[in-house]
Order: sequence, then C-alpha cells, then structure tokens
Amino acid sequence: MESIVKVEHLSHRYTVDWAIQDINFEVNRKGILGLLGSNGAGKSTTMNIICGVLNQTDGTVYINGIDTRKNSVEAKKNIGFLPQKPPLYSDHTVDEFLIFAAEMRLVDPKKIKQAVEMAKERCGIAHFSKRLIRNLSGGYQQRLGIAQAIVHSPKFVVLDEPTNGLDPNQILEIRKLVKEIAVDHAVLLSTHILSEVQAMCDDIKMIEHGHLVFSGTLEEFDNYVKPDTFIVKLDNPPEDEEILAIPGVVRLKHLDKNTLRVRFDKREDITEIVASACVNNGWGLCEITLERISLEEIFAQLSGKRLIDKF
Ligand SMILES: Nc1ncnc2c1ncn2[C@@H]1O[C@H](COP(=O)(O)OP(=O)(O)OP(=O)(O)O)[C@@H](O)[C@H]1O
Repeated sequence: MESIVKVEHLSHRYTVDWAIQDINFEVNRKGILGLLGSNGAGKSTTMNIICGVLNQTDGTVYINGIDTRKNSVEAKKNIGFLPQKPPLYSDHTVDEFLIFAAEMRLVDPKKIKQAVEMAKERCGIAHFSKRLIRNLSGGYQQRLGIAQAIVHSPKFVVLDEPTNGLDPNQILEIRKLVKEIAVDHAVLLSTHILSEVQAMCDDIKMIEHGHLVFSGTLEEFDNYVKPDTFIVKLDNPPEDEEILAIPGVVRLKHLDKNTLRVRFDKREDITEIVASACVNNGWGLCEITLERISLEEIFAQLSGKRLIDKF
C-alpha cells in the first residue's frame, strides 16, 4: 500500500543557514513514527512544513498523494496537528472549542455534531463537554488537544511532544490514547524522551544538523550499535593477564573484588569462549552478561557526540 506521507529532497533555509537539507522519507499508513533529534536539529521545521504551516525552500511533500504546495487545502484535510503548545481557548467549553476546530477543518456542517462526539469519545472527555477549558487538568487539556487533531478524521496525525509537562499517570494515559489512535491512523510523534520512543514507536527517523541520520524500525535503532562489553562475576578471579590472554578480549576493568567489565573485539562467540575459559581454569563463574547499549548512547552516537569511556 502506498505510504500516507512522502517527503522528497526537502530543504529549508530561514535566512542564510539551512535548517534542514535534502530530507527524504515516507510514513506508513498505520502505526507510530518517532521523530528524534537534539535541540535545533530541524524536527519542528520538518513537521511545520509537512503540516503546511511553513513553506519549504526546496523539495516536495505529498500527503495521501497530494502535493502540499500545489493543493494545500486538499492535503491539509488529511492532517491533524497537535503543536507543542496546544492552541486551546481557555474561555471556551470543550464542545465550543471542538465545534470551532471542526469548522476550521472544513468538516461538512451536517456532520460536525457527530464528528465532535466521536473525537470526545475516543479521547475520553465526553463527560467534560460543558466544562471551560481553563478548568481542565493538564492531562485533560492534552486529551482535548488530541481530540481537535482527530476531529476531522485525518489519515495522518502529527503530535509534537504530547506528554510534555504531564505527571507520570497522565503520561501513561496519553501514551495509551496515542497507541489507540495509531491503530487506524498514521501518527508522527516528536519527542525528546527516549523511554517514550521505546514504549510507543514502531519506526524511527532521526534528524541531526538538518540531515536525516537514521531511518528504520525501533529494533534496528536499538541494535544500531553492537555491544562490545560484558560483565563477568567470578568467585576466584585470576590475574588480569590471564583474562587478557583470552583471544578476543582487549580490555578489562575491576568494578569490585569479584566483578569485571570486559571489552571484546566484536567476536560473536566471545561470551562462550570466556565462559569456558572460566570453567576450565576454575575461576568460579557466577554470571556473565552482555552489556546492552542504551538508547541514550545510540542517540549520542548518531548526534556525533563522543560516548563516555566506561574504562
Ligand atoms: N524562524 C526561524 N528563523 C531563523 N532560524 C530558525 C527559525 N526557526 C528555527 N530556526 C533554526 O533552524 C534550526 C532548526 O530548528 P528547529 O526548530 O527545526 O529544530 P528542532 O529540532 O525542532 O529543535 P527543538 O527540539 O529545540 O524544538 C535551528 O538552528 C534553529 O535555530
């Protein structure tokens, strides 16, 4: 099936400097795509162009096959957008605001009531229909922000840091809601929180210094940097030289009397080699565990930052 969004050779220059350059990607019709990048990497610029809030300097964006520059009104019918600061009018009631949002999104006037009821139901805010927005908690304001983004049943929903500023319970609720929405919508999610990416996203794009530096599944992101250390716990640790003599072992560090961190040189079977050396030499092997590379370390590596040396 054709993707819902196609971004081709997208570049943007605000004044002199390029904010993004030659970005290319596609978005599947279902599921959650996480957009990652450091501050100032170019995420908002990319999202604003895709959502039709900013006109690109170069390149093309197709939403559901429609060129956003050639037919922005039709393209925008397919997009729901929750900006970082939801555009809520605090003196409106929930109903008034959603009706207004539906009108702005050109929903057929005869279908507005039904569209508003559907959006409230999906976002769990139907019982607050008559409440003034300023009297809603942060979590419910965010639900309302999501409701306005889906009121016109767009195929593609863009959420810019939707859990920002929420408490841990509200964060879990919003994550659950976003996952439910992603069952029948394509969702593009921008976030700084890597645990959120891990909890929610199917695919990941990462932008750094205006360039796309990673594009793949969450699993591919997770495995982007292969582990090269393990932790070994020994009842009778030998002299360092004996461990360093094992083929493939290149460095070690004592974490405590019985625990060592060992760096190896990418041999696939290294843990087996070390485990059998420990057993054969009577070093009293208690535990051997490969150290996984954290998402933070992968993010740092893709951002071009040096990883902290663990030795
Ligand atoms: N209106 C503007 N005028 C000039 N430069 C801008 C403007 N908006 C953004 N920039 C610059 O463009 C680059 C990309 O910014 P952008 O806001 O897209 O990054 P971001 O990844 O969304 O960052 P953040 O996570 O901090 O929101 C940055 O260098 C930024 O300073």
